[in-house]
This record gives sequence, C-alpha cells and structure tokens, in this order.
Amino acid sequence: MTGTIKIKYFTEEIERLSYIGGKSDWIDLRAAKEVEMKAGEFKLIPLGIAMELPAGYEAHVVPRSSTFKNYGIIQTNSMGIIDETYCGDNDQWFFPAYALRDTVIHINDRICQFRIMEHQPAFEFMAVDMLTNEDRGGHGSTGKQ
Ligand SMILES: O=c1ccn([C@H]2C[C@H](O)[C@@H](COP(=O)(O)OP(=O)(O)OP(=O)(O)O)O2)c(=O)[nH]1
Repeated sequence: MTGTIKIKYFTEEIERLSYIGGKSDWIDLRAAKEVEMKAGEFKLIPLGIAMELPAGYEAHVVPRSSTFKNYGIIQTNSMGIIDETYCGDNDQWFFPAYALRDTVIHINDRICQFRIMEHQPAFEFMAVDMLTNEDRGGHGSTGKQ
C-alpha cells in the first residue's frame, strides 16, 4: 500500500471503496441513489464520493464491462477525467449515463470503475508550416485483416 487519499462519502448507503481481491487494481464505484431511466434519457448518476487526489495525479472513470449488459446504459463521455482540482467538499464524482432501454439502477450497484494516473508531462505546442515526416495514410490504411 503506498499513499493515502482523503475521501468523503456522501451517503452511508454505499459500501466503502475496496479492491476486489487480487482481480484488478481498478476500483469499482457505486450508484449513490436509485435512478430510473427511460430509453433515450440522459442522467448524471451520483457516485457518492469526493476525493482529494494526490498532487500530480488524475483519476480515469470508465464503465465496467458488464454495465451495458446489466443496466442498458453507456457512459456519454466514454471516459470520465477527474481533475486534481476537483477536490472541493461538494465535488462529488458522477457517471454521465445514456439509457438505451428503460432501466433502474439501484443504490450501491457497481456501475463503473476508476484508477488514478500520473499527469502527463507538460509539453509546449509549437506551430510549424510542415512536419517533414512521411504520411502514415488515412484511417484504416493498414487494411482489415
Ligand atoms: O465522468 C465524469 C467527468 C467529470 N467529472 C467531474 C470531475 C472533473 O474534474 C469535472 C469536470 O470535468 P471535465 O473537465 O471533463 O468537464 P468539462 O465539461 O470540460 O467541464 P469544466 O469546464 O468544469 O472543466 O467533472 C465527473 O465527476 N465525472
């Protein structure tokens, strides 16, 4: 175990964060309230936590592989990025959900997972007229098989 992260839980009704015994170092997150959705609806599902990430880190939130099968929802931003600056007392994490069928997500359901990543190094972007490299080719240029 390296490092400690301050975490605030917004409800007693979700289980505390834990690693699922030796299976993965991604940590599952839970819905913090019951959410009913109709097909075609968008909702932000609260995840019931706020965190003070360590300096120099961000968190990445993605759906679980089984989330669509279980709940018929997809994450509208594909991957959620939790900035280090998102650390205020009311900066609750949320899962932006789009429902493809009528569905109910219950409180404490594990709907997504996250991990903490170091920031990329800071780069400077320098405008040039030419890149002087060989073109790689358009999308799919390496064929299908
Ligand atoms: O799936 C997500 C994505 C973001 N956030 C929180 C953490 C993040 O730090 C903040 C802002 O997210 P982002 O920068 O991706 O959104 P934006 O639309 O660019 O908003 P902003 O103008 O606040 O940066 O919202 C979540 O809780 N879940």
